Parts: sequence; C-alpha cells; structure tokens
Amino acid sequence: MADFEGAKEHLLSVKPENGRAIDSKIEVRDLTKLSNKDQRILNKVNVDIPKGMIFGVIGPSGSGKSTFLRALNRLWEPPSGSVFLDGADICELDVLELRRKVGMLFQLPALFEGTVADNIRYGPSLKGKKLSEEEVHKLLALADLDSSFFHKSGAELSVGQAQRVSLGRTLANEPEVLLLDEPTSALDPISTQNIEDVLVKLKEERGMTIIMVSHSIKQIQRIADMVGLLVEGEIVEILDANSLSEAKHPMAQKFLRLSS
Ligand SMILES: Nc1ncnc2c1ncn2[C@@H]1O[C@H](COP(=O)(O)OP(=O)(O)OP(=O)(O)O)[C@@H](O)[C@H]1O
Repeated sequence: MADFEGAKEHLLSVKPENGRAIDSKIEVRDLTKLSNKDQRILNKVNVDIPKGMIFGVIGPSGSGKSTFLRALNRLWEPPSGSVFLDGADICELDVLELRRKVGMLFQLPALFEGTVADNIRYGPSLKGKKLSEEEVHKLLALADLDSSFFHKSGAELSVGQAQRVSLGRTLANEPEVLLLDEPTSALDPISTQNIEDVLVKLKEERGMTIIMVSHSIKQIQRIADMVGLLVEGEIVEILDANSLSEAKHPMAQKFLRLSS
C-alpha cells in the first residue's frame, strides 16, 4: 500500500487556499456553480487531491457531488473558480486530451453497439491506434473480465459485466485520474466487490488517482483513503476514511449517523 501519511497530514492540516498541497494531482480553487435560478449548487469548493489516492466524496442527496465530479473533466465549464491537473488549468488543456487523462465512469454503463473488443478499442481508435488482440485481453484482465468476453456483444452482458467493460474502455485511454459517479450503485455485492478490487489494484499497482462519489459509507471506508464531505455545495470537512466518526460539522455528523 502506498504511503499517504505525509500527504494525509498535509491535506488535513493545510487549508488549500494557503497553497498547493504536496504532490497534488488535482487542485480545486473556489469552484462555484449557480443554477439558472441563481441558487448555489457549488459554493467556493477548495480541495487538493494527492496523486495516487482514492478520494471519496460523500454527502446528502442534492449536495452537489455529481456536479463537483463533472467539473473535473469539464463536463461543464466552471463559470467561477479553477481546477488544476498537475498544476495546469484544465480550461487551458485540449478537452479531449483532458478526458483521456481524466476518465469517467457513471452509475449505469452505456456500451456502444458491437462487441466488447469494439468497445475497448474505441478510445484509442479515435487517436488512430488499433489495439492488438493481446492489448485488448490485457485490458479485459485489468477490468477483471476473462478472455471469453472478447467477442461477446455488449447487449448480452449483465449490468455488472457491462460496468467492467466500461471500466476497461476507460482504462484503454490510459487515464491518470478516474472519476467515478456511484459506479456500483446498480450492482450486486459480488459485482461491487469485483469493481472495488479493480480500483484498489489500479491505485496500488499503477498509482492512479481515483475520485469516487458513493452513497455507501461502508464502501468508502473499505477503499477510500480520504473523504470529502459535501453539504449544500460546500466541502465542510475532509477526513481520513478510517476516522469518519470524528466529523465535527453538525450536518456531516447527522448525515454520517443516519447513513451508518
Ligand atoms: N444543470 C442544472 N441546472 C439546475 N440545477 C441543477 C443542474 N444540475 C444539478 N442541479 C441541481 O444541483 C443540485 C446538486 O445536484 P447533484 O446532482 O450534483 O447532487 P448530488 O449530490 O450528486 O445528488 P445525488 O446524491 O442525489 O445524486 C441539485 O439540487 C440539482 O437539482
């Protein structure tokens, strides 16, 4: 397991606005989003996410978790505030290149027509690269799918299998960061565990930075290193995933009490 103790201490002790955290992969500064009716969906969110960490995002329904996640690969453009990837403002990066580096997985998998191999090959093909059979098999294995899936049609897969193909398709772009929006909420416990195992492996073996929204406190405790608690569009606390009971914000305490 990677040693995050220094990064954790730093994250817990330094206010992001006071400067860049050590080895941050993602820095979010004063990220704000208003709704059409001028309601604050996100309100000056500041957070530094260290490289190679699984960072969980939890909070009540409607608190802005998905909106936060979607800002990180420009599924919406921040009207106010900034997001930096390795110190570079993401608004200054080519958006397709950004989305290769910062891959995203949603609650429900949406596969393209065709075989599993077609799906896995899709991202690289946009850059003119055709993955070899061996490369596809490696990606299948990485997503915990055996070689029998290669020729299967996306339409004949279970939701759990399709979610793993989605993960393999995202990994084919060789992302450095994975954004996951409740990726296991539609899955049974076994499929959930398969995905969790893959995520932990990606972190430990590839140093991938993973940011995951989840409604499951238990899941966050199982796999996350740090957790950001979003309440009414604000990150009110950042905690060690093993110390959620130490939350001090009253809404955070209430949310955690009712969720456990
Ligand atoms: N494009 C939009 N226009 C207006 N309001 C929006 C838009 N997108 C989201 N919202 C509102 O912003 C708030 C936050 O939504 P978001 O989906 O980010 O919350 P969430 O924490 O992910 O919720 P959940 O846990 O239920 O998925 C909600 O009140 C939602 O209705």
